[in-house]
Amino acid sequence: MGTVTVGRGPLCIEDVVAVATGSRPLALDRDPAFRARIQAGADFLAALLEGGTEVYGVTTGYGDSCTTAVPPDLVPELPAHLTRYHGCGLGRILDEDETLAVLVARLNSLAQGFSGVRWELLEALEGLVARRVLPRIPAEGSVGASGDLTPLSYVAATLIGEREATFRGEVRPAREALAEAGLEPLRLAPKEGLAIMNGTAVMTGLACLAFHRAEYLERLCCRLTALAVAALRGNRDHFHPRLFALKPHAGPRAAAARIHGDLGGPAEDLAVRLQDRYSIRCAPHVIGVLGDALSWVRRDVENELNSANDNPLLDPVDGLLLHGGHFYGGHIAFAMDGLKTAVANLADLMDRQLALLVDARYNNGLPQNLSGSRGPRAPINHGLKAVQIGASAWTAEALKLTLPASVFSRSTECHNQDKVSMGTISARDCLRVLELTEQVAAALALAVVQGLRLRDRQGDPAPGRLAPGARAFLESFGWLPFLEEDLPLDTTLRALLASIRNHDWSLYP
Ligand SMILES: N[C@@H](Cc1ccc(O)cc1)C(=O)O
Repeated sequence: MGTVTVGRGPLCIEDVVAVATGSRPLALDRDPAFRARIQAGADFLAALLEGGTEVYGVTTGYGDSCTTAVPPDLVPELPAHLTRYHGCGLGRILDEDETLAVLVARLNSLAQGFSGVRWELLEALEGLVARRVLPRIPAEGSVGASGDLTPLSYVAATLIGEREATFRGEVRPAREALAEAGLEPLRLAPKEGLAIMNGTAVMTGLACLAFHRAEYLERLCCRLTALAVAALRGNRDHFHPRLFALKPHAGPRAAAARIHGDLGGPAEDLAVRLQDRYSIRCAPHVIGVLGDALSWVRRDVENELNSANDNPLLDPVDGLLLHGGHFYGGHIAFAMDGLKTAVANLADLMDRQLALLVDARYNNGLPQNLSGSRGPRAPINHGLKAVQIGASAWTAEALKLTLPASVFSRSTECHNQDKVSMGTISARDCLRVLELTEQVAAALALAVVQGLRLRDRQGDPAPGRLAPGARAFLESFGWLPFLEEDLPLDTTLRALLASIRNHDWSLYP
């Protein structure tokens, strides 16, 4: 688990996440052969220009303006113009993890060696990551095909010492931040503005972070479901391995096995109903869709991550200059649209489980709203009533965001970009859906813990039957207040959310 090395082979999602979250450093491969391969690309481009070859975005204007020739004396000025007229991003500024993920994704794409950039440019990007000079990248303004031109223009701007960067927690003029970090501003070589900006790094970096969160949530949802089953005195047999052997989807099988294992002990004497409601009985089928989606989402995100995705590309070995559309982020768009839908279904599932738990008509003997108050004070206490309302609101918001972004292609830029991916919007939606779903999970955690404590108080055997992993998980919530007298729960929910975001529990082998 040492340094993440760029240039030695393909990166995986976990490499990007580790650098983004600061758990592993990043470095370029210092093998001279790698450096020579990068330099060969830059030399090949220089030779083409010397020979008078027309190269899009180097000797021509950008996009639809590719028919405008740029006279040789203005060619050196062109890249800075690209970075400047794209300085029109709006919306929130990407956070530190997101910015680092974007930088890693861009660096890894350029390190494929087909973008015609100099070694110095790779080193400059490496320097931003290593010294944490973080471009302030606005989240909005990319159509996701021409890559992420506008947000990535903020990376280019920092590299040339323009606009603002965050350094040591402060927003600073980029030039000052570079100087303090001991880095030099770059003067971009003819194709380098395009190489930095004309690619899919924003959506891909965000997709890596989204994948990592979704993967954890899939496991957490299994464990919370197991505890919900125990608290509801549900039927463990719904998760029987023999039942799941009859349907070959791997995701539901894995989810059912985890839930079944967590519940331990024999079922028959605990189950109140022959068949539980669907949010319990079909939980593996809902969670398993996400589980199965993760494998193809990983494939597509990692393929994008390890691709040369700008335009034009060049192959110095075979002497080819290739004009194309590899900045088109269709795979990320579809992956993130799919992932956000599968994740939002978990929000819905957990919200429904919570609805069963707080309702004395469906919770098989627990008090209304899971309130622990008894006797004369019971009429004024409302337990988890408002938390459940909140979970319904978070769920509705998550479900609303599942409208696919990828189907909203607009013809833009004088009809040069007349079909685009909107993948960056999909990835941003997916992160927001994850946040909302994590909030629902926090609410459900509160409810299952309260429910199981109430069962304990009733002298019920269900909590005692939990297998060791599930029991240890339950015990980790010892700090949660037992809800007897009403109290604000926002701080508690935020703390639970932080634990979910930190992946505090190691869930299943
Ligand atoms: N992505 C476009 C390039 C482009 C660059 C900047 C723009 O403003 C517009 C388009 C292409 O390669 O064809």
